[in-house]
Amino acid sequence: MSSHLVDECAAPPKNCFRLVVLGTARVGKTAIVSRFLFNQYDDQYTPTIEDFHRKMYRIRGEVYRLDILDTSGVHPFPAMRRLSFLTGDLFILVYSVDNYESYMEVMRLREQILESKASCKTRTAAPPMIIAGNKADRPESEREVLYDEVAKWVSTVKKCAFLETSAKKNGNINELFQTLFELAKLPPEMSPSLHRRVSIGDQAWEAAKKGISFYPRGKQDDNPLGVVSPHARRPSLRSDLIEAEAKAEQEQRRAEKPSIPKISSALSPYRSQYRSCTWMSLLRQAFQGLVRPAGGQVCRLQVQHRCYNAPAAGHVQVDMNSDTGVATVRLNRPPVNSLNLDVLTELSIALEKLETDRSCRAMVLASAVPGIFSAGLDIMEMYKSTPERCVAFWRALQDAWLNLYGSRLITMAAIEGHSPAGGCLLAMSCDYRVMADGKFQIGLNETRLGIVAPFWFTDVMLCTIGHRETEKALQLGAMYSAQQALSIGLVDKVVPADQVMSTVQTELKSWLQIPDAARVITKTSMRKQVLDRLSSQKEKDAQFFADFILRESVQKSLGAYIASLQKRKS
Ligand SMILES: CCCCCCCCCCCCC/C=C/C(=O)SCCNC(=O)CCNC(=O)[C@H](O)C(C)(C)COP(=O)(O)OP(=O)(O)OC[C@H]1O[C@@H](n2cnc3c(N)ncnc32)[C@H](O)[C@@H]1OP(=O)(O)O
Repeated sequence: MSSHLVDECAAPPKNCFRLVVLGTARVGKTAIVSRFLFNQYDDQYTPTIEDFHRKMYRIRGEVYRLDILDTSGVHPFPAMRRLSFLTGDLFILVYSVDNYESYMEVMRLREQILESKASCKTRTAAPPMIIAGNKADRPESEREVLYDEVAKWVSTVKKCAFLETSAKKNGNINELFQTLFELAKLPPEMSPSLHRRVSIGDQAWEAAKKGISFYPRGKQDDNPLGVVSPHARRPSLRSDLIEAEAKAEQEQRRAEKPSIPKISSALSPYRSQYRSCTWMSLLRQAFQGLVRPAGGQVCRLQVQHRCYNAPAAGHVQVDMNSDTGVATVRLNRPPVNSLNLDVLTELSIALEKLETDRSCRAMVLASAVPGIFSAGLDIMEMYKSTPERCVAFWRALQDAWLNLYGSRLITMAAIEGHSPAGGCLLAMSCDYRVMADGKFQIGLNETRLGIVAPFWFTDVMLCTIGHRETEKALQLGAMYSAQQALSIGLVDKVVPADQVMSTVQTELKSWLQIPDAARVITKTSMRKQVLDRLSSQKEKDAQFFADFILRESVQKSLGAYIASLQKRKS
């Protein structure tokens, strides 16, 4: 039976919750989830990238839905991680009693969740959380984290509980969930021991779905049921938004006071603040903490993004060919694909998703806008902005670049149009570049705008065309034709515009013949130093950018440059 039938008895928004399980690798997050859902334990360790599960309940005549996000213990996917903080209603933070560092990570995670929730001004400032000290079955001699130390810390923090657990021995797993559900004021029957686990097709569940009594008269309501949806898939951004709206409306009606505005009306006043503002961009900005709901009131946003066939096509289109393992990622922000916070966040998430898709081996970065690859960073993000927005924007750029430059995939840029500054950075960060011959230009032109290419832009250019050419290119802010770019090694091939894509596909064939592992190790070792240089100072770099770009003299130069762009047009 398919999962959509499970959803036939859809839970009302007020009864839908998302539980996010976080912690470092190998602490037993997946084992806890597996115990909870299936009462199973698997001794084999398989690293999780991100798993999504759904459990439906019928409790006292009402339907409830619990979505569970089992996250990755390693964090090469910062955008996905931030989304998990934002979308979670309740959290389990797992450490292992034999690993002190994993406990430290739990403390950091709690701070990051609170920071993320606070920046979004969501309804729950401190969401319910439980700390699980897992692997409590380990011998005392191996213990690195003392129970009393954690208990003392947890007693000082709000809306947080603590238990030691053993997923292996099924120790305290039921209690873990029961305590969390109590803390979150959810029905206690949602915990494993307080409902009957049934499967899809079970007569009791089918009867419950139809709202008829399977049991002798009056008995059904006394028998809570829980069923795991076998093919649950992460909801799209759009369905999350619709659900969040419905939930907010429902709560407003229930509370019988106008405390929770409809999300659309809460955010409407902010639409005028941004050019080409879509719901997606409003959500992104809310996600980054830059949109405040109306009238000081609060509303909850749940943001989710599915990059494949997402119904709400955004500024980044992903087309995955599962026969070849090649994904085509197209920037789609007319008129010139300038990279704003919105586009960069979407690009990051798309890249992270492809990175985790084991069937994907290569990615072609291209444009859906004719005549343009990308006009680089959106100058309007840097002009007359605020320090907070600048920092958020820069972080999004850093994440997108780290994902692209550090990608395990074969990455090829199909440059079918102009590619200045940030556009050139994206192209240079790929493994191979094919550019259309003709009038199009490519290069890092920052000095012409009165700004300076950041050190990591410079590093990538150095790695691409060498020291001497980079020195000249950067000082002059040089823009090159395709032929000039070819002559200095900035692009690898120049072909007529209508042959760029086919040339990329032909080139890919030879790259795809190389065994992935050997190629990835080679690529990683060659790019590691450059990646590490930024990774080790991301926050400092973001702050430096904000301070620099908001200087009066820099703002003046940017203003003049914007005017010159407009003048050139007229
Ligand atoms: C002590 C110091 C230590 C160092 C400190 C370092 C700290 C860090 C410093 C900051 C570093 C920042 C790095 C910046 C990177 C960038 O990417 S900056 C952006 C650079 N980009 C450009 O300069 C491109 C400008 N655009 C063009 O040249 C042309 O538009 C084009 C791409 C060649 C396309 O031409 P055409 O098709 O003719 O379109 P236009 O008519 O020119 O443009 C259409 C509209 O789009 C607007 N626009 C163009 N580019 C941008 C952009 N990048 N951002 C926002 N908007 C853009 C253009 O103005 C037109 O708008 P309208 O007039 O409203 O239609």
